[in-house]
Amino acid sequence: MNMVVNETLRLYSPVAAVIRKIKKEVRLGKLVLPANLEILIPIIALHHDPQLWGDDVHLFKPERFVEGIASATKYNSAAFIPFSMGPRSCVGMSFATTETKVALSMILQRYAFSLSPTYVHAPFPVITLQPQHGIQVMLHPL
Ligand code: HEM
Repeated sequence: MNMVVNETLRLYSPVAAVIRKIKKEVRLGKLVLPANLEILIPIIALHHDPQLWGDDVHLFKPERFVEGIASATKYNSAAFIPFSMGPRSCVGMSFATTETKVALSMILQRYAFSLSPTYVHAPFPVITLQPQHGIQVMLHPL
């Protein structure tokens, strides 16, 4: 289930980007970033970068994470950051992932489910990424 949650967070990162302010001038590769500059870190672009994830980057493949996040990202800690990184990363990370797994487990104990034919795939950012037309599923009691 960890693999499914991680792959969902990779492809459909709820927070598309974070903004950070440069405290003091810093060199980043060929760039010199001056103090007070605000930069946008495009989480969702990192998660969709074929150079980081391979040519199948747009496919939902939970097995990428079979050996954990470090291995899936080839030890590039900035390649997978759905909860941002560093001292201001998400304090709710463990709560959110645990709650997701508890909810999914409760559903899977009682139902099998499949997507409704009426579902239209349209991820849409409204502060966080959301399914624009909802997610219609068909529940089949076990
Ligand atoms: C899948 C669910 C979630 C995702 C993807 C997520 C993602 C993030 C990200 C990317 C940030 C950094 C924002 C920034 O620096 O601009 C953040 C910060 C934060 N998140 Fe979450 N979050 C999630 C759920 C939660 C939950 C459930 C809580 C509380 C129970 C929470 C509380 C916070 C707080 C308080 C911060 C600010 C931390 C700080 O600035 O020091 N988050 N989250």
